[in-house]
Amino acid sequence: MTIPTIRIGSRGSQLALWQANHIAAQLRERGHAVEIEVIRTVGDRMQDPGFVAPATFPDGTSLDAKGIFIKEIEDTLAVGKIDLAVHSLKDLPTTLDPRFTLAAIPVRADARDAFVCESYWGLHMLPSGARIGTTSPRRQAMLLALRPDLEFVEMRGNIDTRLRKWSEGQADALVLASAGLDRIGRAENVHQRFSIDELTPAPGQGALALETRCPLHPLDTEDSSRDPAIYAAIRELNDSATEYAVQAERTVLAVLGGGCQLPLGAFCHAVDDQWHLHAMVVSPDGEQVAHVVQKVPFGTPACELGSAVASELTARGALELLQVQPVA
Ligand SMILES: NCc1[nH]cc(CCC(=O)O)c1CC(=O)O
Repeated sequence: MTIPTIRIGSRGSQLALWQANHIAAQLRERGHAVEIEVIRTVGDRMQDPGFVAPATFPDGTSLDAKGIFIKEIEDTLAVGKIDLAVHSLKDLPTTLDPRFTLAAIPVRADARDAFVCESYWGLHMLPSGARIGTTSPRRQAMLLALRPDLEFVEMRGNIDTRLRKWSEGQADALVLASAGLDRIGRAENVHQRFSIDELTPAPGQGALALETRCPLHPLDTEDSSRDPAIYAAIRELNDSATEYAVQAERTVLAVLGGGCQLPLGAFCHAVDDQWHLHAMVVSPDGEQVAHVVQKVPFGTPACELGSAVASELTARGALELLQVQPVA
């Protein structure tokens, strides 16, 4: 079946464009015509010098309610200027606006976090008090659990911006997602990839989410087959094992009630004929750790596995660990 040109919306960062082009190439291989439209989000504008983020979007939606990299892209999708949004799954909130759907979760790249450092080839080699460039509460808490002497420096911006700040000496080392570094061709900067139980990745890390309009709420156009046809074309890029894994991981996050500011890691993968879901919550000072690994046979629903792991974490005091004590 030939369908109209699929218009992909993407942020303008090097990583986002790599991801959009990667999906465009796979759709073109399947015979579809594809265009990429660059959309600027408030998350991108926050990186401009002097930009002060507003408390809400112009339509009143709070910045926390929607991912800061998501809102303008979904607005463009809703009005039909684009047909597909390519996101890093870990940047997507766990609840999706019912007008949209995740039509496909393609096969996942390396989910692990990576250690970027020139002078020392592993975290354990760093001198006492070394400065790590990361603003992620999850990475900070898990790193402190491994090395309580570490210090952190604010490090925001795209991966390329962070690598530049690090090479200028603003931090001794960086911790970033392997998938991002591999995709933008900076794997040579990676000296160590953390094991899953050392630095458990963020739910969905390394996976892409292909978001389309929900076929139940198609655009009101003359051609009523357009949206269902596009949905079907995108759905072909789905990888069912990745889809299962990220659903289990995101269920843990949803049940514990968190977004990307939660010091929670979750990673699910298939081993022989079982799913293994690893999850870890660490107190912000790194002193207390709740760690769960649950194994279930294939066929167990992903949300059942995710809920069971969330209950187990709760039983081990995860919710108490998450109560951030204000520092005087
Ligand atoms: N939070 C920003 C972000 N969103 C997705 C990635 C990398 C790609 C991925 O994890 O899928 C990154 C950078 C990072 O965490 O180092």
